[in-house]
Amino acid sequence: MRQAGRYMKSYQTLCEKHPSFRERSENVDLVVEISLQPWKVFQPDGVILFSDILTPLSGMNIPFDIIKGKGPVIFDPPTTLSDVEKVREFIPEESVPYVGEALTILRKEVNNQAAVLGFVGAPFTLASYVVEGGSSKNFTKIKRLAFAEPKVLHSLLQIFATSMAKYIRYQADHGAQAVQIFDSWATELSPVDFEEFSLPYLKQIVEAVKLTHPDLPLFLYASGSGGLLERLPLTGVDVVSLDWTVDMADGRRRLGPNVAIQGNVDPGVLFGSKEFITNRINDTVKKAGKGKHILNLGHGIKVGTPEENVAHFFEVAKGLRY
Ligand SMILES: Cc1c2[nH]c(c1CCC(=O)O)Cc1[nH]c(c(CCC(=O)O)c1C)Cc1[nH]c(c(CCC(=O)O)c1C)Cc1[nH]c(c(C)c1CCC(=O)O)C2
Repeated sequence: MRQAGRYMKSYQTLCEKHPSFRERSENVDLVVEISLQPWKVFQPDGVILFSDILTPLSGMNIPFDIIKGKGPVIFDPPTTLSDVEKVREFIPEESVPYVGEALTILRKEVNNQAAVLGFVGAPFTLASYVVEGGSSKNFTKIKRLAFAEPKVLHSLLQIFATSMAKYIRYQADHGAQAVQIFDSWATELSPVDFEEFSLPYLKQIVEAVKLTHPDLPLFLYASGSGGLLERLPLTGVDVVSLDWTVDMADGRRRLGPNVAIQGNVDPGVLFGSKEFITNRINDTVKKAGKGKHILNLGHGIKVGTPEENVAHFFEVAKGLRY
């Protein structure tokens, strides 16, 4: 689940002093402070690096910003082969040294009381933001590229795949103990197109990382993943993160007993009563079956969620015995 963020008063206060998202996510001290905010209050089992899937873009020669009230903006979206040729392969140690430094500090601060978690964007999801110029409702630009000029999209996807494999290794080498790949928009694709524009690149990333970091657990999240569920483990990831639109019992049945599943309580449930939250947690855990389940929300915590309900989620979760 997204931990830090606007539902926390301490984060809102910090945002008043540091209104720029780029600053908050690129200054080592701020990254460490924000990453630790939820940990200090709720003591979860994992501490997520405060960053964004788009953070690598400026180092790849794709200028961007994340603007309050508007979300991500890509200033000069690449659409032609010559634009794509200007995209540089990512060199994390040169472009985002603050990420490595922050992860190393987080490991020390957390002192093995929780796992430090890294993340990256999947090639198709990154390409969607980049080609659309930001968030999108209809995904017309990325689909035009996919279906009218597939070679151009494939070369962009390849740069992202090579770059994100390197970025996962970099995060692991600096302290991340597990890394989640977010393919948030993969489910905008028909399964047959997922097999062409996402799956091969995810496989490539997983294979490349497993060669050098065979013990690093890799997670994969896609929003609204019901239509793609059986295809997600084909990437080779260790854990599939399930969103709440799939019933956990169906998810377990469709993925089989050997795939580890993370999820999948609807973040909206945290607006309900404490009793409602408890019941939903118990229902999810029961449906997940014995073992190979990491209890989590099915997506990030929503703005306006009462912090005491988040605390309740963690209290109930910690009291569970599988
Ligand atoms: C698609 C995506 C993005 N970013 C991310 C995804 C994949 C997860 C998903 O499917 O939601 C991942 C992400 N982004 C952020 C985290 C933080 C880590 C954590 O504390 O959990 C994580 C894990 C910080 C952030 N990244 C962003 C925020 C909210 C803006 C802010 O705090 O100023 C946070 C906390 C901004 C962002 N970043 C992105 C969008 C679409 C937005 C705008 C969303 C909004 O305005 O609600 C791109």
